[in-house]
Amino acid sequence: MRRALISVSDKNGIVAFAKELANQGIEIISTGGTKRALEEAGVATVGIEEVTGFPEMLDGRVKTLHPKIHGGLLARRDLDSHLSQLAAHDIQPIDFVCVNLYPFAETISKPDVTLDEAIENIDIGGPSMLRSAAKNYAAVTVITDPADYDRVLAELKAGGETTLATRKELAAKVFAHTSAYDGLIARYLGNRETVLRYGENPQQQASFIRDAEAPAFSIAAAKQLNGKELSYNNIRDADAGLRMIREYSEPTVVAIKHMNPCGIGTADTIFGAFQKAFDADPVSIFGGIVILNRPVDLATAEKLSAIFLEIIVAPAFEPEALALLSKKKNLRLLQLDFSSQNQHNAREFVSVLGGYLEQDMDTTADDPAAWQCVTERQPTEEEMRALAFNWKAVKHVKSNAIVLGTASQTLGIGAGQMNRIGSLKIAAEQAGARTADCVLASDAFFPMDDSVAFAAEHGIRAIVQPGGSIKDQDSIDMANKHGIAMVFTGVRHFKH
Ligand SMILES: NC(=O)c1ncn([C@@H]2O[C@H](COP(=O)(O)O)[C@@H](O)[C@H]2O)c1NC=O
Repeated sequence: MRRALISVSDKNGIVAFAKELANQGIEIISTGGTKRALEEAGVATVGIEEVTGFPEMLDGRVKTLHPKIHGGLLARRDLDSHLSQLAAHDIQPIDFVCVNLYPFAETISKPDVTLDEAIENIDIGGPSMLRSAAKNYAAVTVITDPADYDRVLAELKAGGETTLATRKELAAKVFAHTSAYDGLIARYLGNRETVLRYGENPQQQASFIRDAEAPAFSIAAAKQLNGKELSYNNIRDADAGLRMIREYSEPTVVAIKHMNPCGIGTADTIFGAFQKAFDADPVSIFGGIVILNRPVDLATAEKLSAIFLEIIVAPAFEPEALALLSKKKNLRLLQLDFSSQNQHNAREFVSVLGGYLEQDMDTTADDPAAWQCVTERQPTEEEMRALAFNWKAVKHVKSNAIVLGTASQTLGIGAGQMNRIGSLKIAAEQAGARTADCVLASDAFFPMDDSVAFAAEHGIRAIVQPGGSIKDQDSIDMANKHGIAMVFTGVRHFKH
């Protein structure tokens, strides 16, 4: 006789499923609460104690953890040695396992949950049975998702048994589930998961999950010195800013809005760098995030405190600067170790409907010495410095991305437009009369020469772009016609 072990926390649909298994002549073994639910509904079951010869004990911590259960699940049916060992120990094979786990996620999402309550909701026996059954999918059908009840019944009714392909698929589902279940427990116990007030919008729930070993230069490792708790958008914006600032080793300030830079400035002092980042776009910085790669002194703090900002991130705050900025109760001040800013070579992930994508971070070190000048006129040294500065910036702007700027300051940033000249027009409008002082950086090639023509009309003297369009020659001819120096980097920096 075939046997099914049923032990479920979520009892939805279990009665109908068990009834149908019984109709197929399958004997049902079940644990305490499951047995009560099934028997109240008139489904006869064998209690787990009758199988193990042991009572459920330790408040349910030990019910199914027994060789009579795991032997019955793990024995290979194609090996005589396994079958004879089962017989020698009076163990019956178990052919179906239907288990869903203690609701750990639901438990920890309760606002008043205690650690004891959370710990009691870590299921041990359930995942053990699921994993034993899944390992032996050659013979055992394992069901952890009530959504699979109908599918299993349909196969049993049609052919008397489940197919190997289905059992394998269900086994894979089990390992994905137990791995996610354990991951959540690890993050909870490691204090790595912070439930946020909300996500991108108030109607979205969200949490921040830190890596077990978050690098020192990361938003996950930032020390908050002042202000309200970080929001979902704060975390993403600050992260975007950290990725930007690590491009620059000189005293530099990056101002960020909605994950794009709105101003980047470099100078001999951090005060001067902030002034340049601010002047780049004194309007957009309002409500933004400012990242400084040198300690904040009092003079800079005075400038910073004169505007409304969400967050300031820096390697340190001098005591008077901290005292001044801390007067703003809501202003989030984050301190980070910038000395390790270049030690990142992480993978990154984004979710899509039905899965996720994984890739290396775009940490290519751009080497202007390897760039190729494709025009008659070579860039001057000053132009070359400006091209290098703005190329670092454009890499962090949402595509299609255009950055206009000098060797120490961005002056116009065009982000996220669906055509390249659209981004250029926005950047030029921002730079205004200063467009003629700028060089131009484009994150990807020009599909046609219209952007170069527009640049020429606005007095731009030098351009950096990856090259690689079939119409590159049109852009080169247009640049030559107007005496523009243009270099190709051979590297594209899309950012979607
Ligand atoms: N301790 C054990 O041996 C054990 N065996 C099964 N469970 C879990 O107990 C729950 C079902 O319990 P009940 O049938 O008593 O309502 C299931 O979520 C199952 O995963 C166990 N509980 C926790 O580890």
